[in-house]
Amino acid sequence: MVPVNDVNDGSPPLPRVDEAVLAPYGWGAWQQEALAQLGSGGDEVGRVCAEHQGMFMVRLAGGERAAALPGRMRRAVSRGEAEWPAVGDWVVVDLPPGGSAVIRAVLPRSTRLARKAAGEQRGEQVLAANLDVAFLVSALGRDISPRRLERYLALTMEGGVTPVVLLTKADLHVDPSHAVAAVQAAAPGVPVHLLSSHTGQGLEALDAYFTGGRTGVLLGSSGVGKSTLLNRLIGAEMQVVGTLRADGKGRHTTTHRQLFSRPAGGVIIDTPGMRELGLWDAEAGVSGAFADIEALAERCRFSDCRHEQEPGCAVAAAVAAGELDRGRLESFLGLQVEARRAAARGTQGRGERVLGRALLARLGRRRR
Ligand SMILES: Nc1nc2c(ncn2[C@@H]2O[C@H](COP(=O)(O)OP(=O)(O)OP(=O)(O)O)[C@@H](O)[C@H]2O)c(=O)[nH]1
Ligand SMILES: [Zn+2]
Repeated sequence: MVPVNDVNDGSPPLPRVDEAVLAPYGWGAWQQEALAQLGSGGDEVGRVCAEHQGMFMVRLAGGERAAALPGRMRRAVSRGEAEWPAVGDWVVVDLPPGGSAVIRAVLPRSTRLARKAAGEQRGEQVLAANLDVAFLVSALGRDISPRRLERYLALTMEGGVTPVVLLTKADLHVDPSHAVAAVQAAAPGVPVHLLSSHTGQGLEALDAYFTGGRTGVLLGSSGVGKSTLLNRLIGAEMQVVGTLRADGKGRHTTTHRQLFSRPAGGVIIDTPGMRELGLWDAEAGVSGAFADIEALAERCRFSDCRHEQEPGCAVAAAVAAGELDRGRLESFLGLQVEARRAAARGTQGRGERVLGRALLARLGRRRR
């Protein structure tokens, strides 16, 4: 246990942090500083491993414990002054003797993955927080979709998370070179790994992404093999693996996000296959995912060129010369419009995020 502040400067004592328990869950110097900056009181710090119907499973010194979000926090969330906890968040909990645990505060996030809320809901939905690496998982074969990959990339880069592409089921494919080339064209400069969770091919290379207690998240459509891979990565049968039906759709599918500590080091979050992955306030992410087109655009005659019919458009020239795929350009323009529309609708909780970013800027250099 780390002792509470020894200097009595009037600020509330820091909550307990059991480093022996939390370090394997990713706790480090950065988080310690973020906690000190938050200056919130409370009993103990833990990491959110899952959410079930509004209750949060939090890893604490004594094990995983269900914690509720009190009305005060819910109201702060609706006013945009606090974040709704997400899997991967570091939270301060109150543990009243004999009572149930409640979440008192959410630590500022180092990174986040957010999408436009699906279905009827409005605004954004944070899928997971405090991630170092996002594994964008596709199965070799029909699942490979450059356009979907570009969307995942924009979302990942917007949240400050490093993307890595994983192509699964390599045991079923004799020559994956076309798939790899298509992926590299859609995700220039992003590492690509060929894997088989059945034969173990390529799995060892992934250990490097988890050094220093780093957190990775698995993202991809249903049935690409995320749960099977997760079980390989944590060396246990923690997620039920889907049985493919004749129509190619998964049957027992992952239904919730969950965080696991790996015995070999690092932390991994599994997410259910997502049907809707709308962009929310992700203009910077779109620019990052299409850095090649952004670089071309700097040579367009007009600085506000939309790359449609304008004279002197360097982007259109690259398409005409066969140097840039028209599908990729259309994807870029479409995602840009989508992100701008979402941004124009305004974001909830922006104040909190800006605050988080200011703190991040201060802590920036200490981040591993
Ligand atoms: N041949 C082969 N099959 C695999 C591999 N990985 C997974 N599968 C199979 O693919 C099917 C789907 O795997 P899952 O791990 O459930 O896929 P998922 O991405 O977790 O799917 P959701 O839980 O629906 O999100 C299962 O039948 C697995 O056995 C692999 O490396 N090779
Ligand atoms: Zn142009």
